[in-house]
Amino acid sequence: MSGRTVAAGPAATWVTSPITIAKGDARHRPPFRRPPPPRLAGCGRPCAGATRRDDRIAKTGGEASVDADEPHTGRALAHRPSSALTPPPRAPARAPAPAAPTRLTARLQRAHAIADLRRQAARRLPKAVFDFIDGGAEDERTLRDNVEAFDAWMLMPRVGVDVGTRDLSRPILGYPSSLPIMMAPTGLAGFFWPDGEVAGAQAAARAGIPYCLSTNSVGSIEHVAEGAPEGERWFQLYFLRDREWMQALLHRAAAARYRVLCLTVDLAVQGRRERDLRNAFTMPLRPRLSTALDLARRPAWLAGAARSRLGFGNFEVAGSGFTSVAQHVASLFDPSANWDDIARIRDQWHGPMALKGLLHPADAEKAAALGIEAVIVSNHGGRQLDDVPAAIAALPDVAEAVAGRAEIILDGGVRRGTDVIKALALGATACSLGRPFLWGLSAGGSEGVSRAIEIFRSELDNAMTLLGTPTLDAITRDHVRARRGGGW
Ligand SMILES: Cc1cc2nc3c(=O)[nH]c(=O)nc-3n(C[C@H](O)[C@H](O)[C@H](O)COP(=O)(O)O)c2cc1C
Repeated sequence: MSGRTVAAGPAATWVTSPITIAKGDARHRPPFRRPPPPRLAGCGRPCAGATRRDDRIAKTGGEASVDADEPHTGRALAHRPSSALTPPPRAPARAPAPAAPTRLTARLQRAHAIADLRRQAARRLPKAVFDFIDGGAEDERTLRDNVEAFDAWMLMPRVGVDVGTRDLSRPILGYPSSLPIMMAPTGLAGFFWPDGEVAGAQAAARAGIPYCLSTNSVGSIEHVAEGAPEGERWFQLYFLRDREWMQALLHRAAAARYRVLCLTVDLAVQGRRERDLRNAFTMPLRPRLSTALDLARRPAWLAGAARSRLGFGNFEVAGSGFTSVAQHVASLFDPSANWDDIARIRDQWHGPMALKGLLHPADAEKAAALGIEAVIVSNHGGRQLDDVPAAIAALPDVAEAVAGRAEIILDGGVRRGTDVIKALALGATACSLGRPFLWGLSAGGSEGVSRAIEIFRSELDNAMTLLGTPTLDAITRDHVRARRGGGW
């Protein structure tokens, strides 16, 4: 990355040069080619021990085990000594036995629901880091509602439908995706697992789903593009006070072949995240006597963090040291951005664009009127303004207002394949997931993210089969009923 220093200051004037993407310009969108159907073998794995969505984790008392957490050792579990004196009888030639799974793989395989990955993440991460991922703003009402509001909807299956083969794929903004889910932009992923952004992007590419890189990533735009050159990469942008720097980010993203721009508009300032305030959360963690014991019990995470170059990879902030995310946001982000600024970005980015952080149907309508191709119905995972509606609760009105003029992506609280189905039935094209993939990443790096994707694939396939909907297009409003006050 270029080594500029970003300083807080008055907004610079806009430069209006258009930003052309190296490949995949929206106005030259590639014709959609349906990818091969997703692998269906092994679907319907029973979710033994799957926990309920309101499952809570005791955030202390987790055990750390260094070797179990080391991602790259490839160490086999079993070692069979062979005797030099008694050679084994000659066996007919056969295919080599599959390698024994590493401890990490074995542990990830024991996760049958996203809640299991959350528990594993809690055991590996220091409390302050786990809380940064897990927490929300103030009383965390919206955080809880995001998840629990899915309970307000029930699924209504149909029978007699041929569900012998299923197709879980769907294009998102014109690009193929093997599943109707994508990885939401999440800052600091490289703090949770070494090179976490690349690990996440590689897992998304392997699975054939979109990956969105955050402005606040540890790995830079270019580093992640080099580390995960395959797959659909999106870039998420915040409004910065330094408009030149913001535009430089756009140019860098286009040059590095990020195909979709996701502009997040619900972070004029950072929400009051009280867990982070109480934990005095900074990146890197500031050593404190009160957290020494907790850190000592997380040696695997500590070793990974020690070998990482921690910082905000897309910025070079002079003297960053121990940075709180709130400080970073307060000094660099621009709370004065408005619809004119959004319209300028729309004009400049010559690729598909998504606006992230809308809840009000009138805002979604405005976005569609500006020619923005997707609205992401989101409250930032309950991390910004508390007491706003759950994403799934806001979805039906947004869908009605947009009326097919833009794609709708539901973001927040999705923990199950059935949640994805409910969102699709209520008008979403796809869902964007934050914490589920971060828990997978924190539990097992790229492999952990793959495990999370696999859980969603399996749950979605199982639910579609039982619901009588062999394709995503077959899922309609008629497949859900309101649990309370509805016509059940
Ligand atoms: C740790 C963390 C970091 C996040 N960082 C960003 C970010 O940099 N940019 C952004 O637009 N959203 C960010 N988000 C919000 C997510 O993109 C997404 O809206 C949210 O996680 C969805 O809710 P879910 O976690 O319940 O799936 C972050 C969320 C989390 C949990």
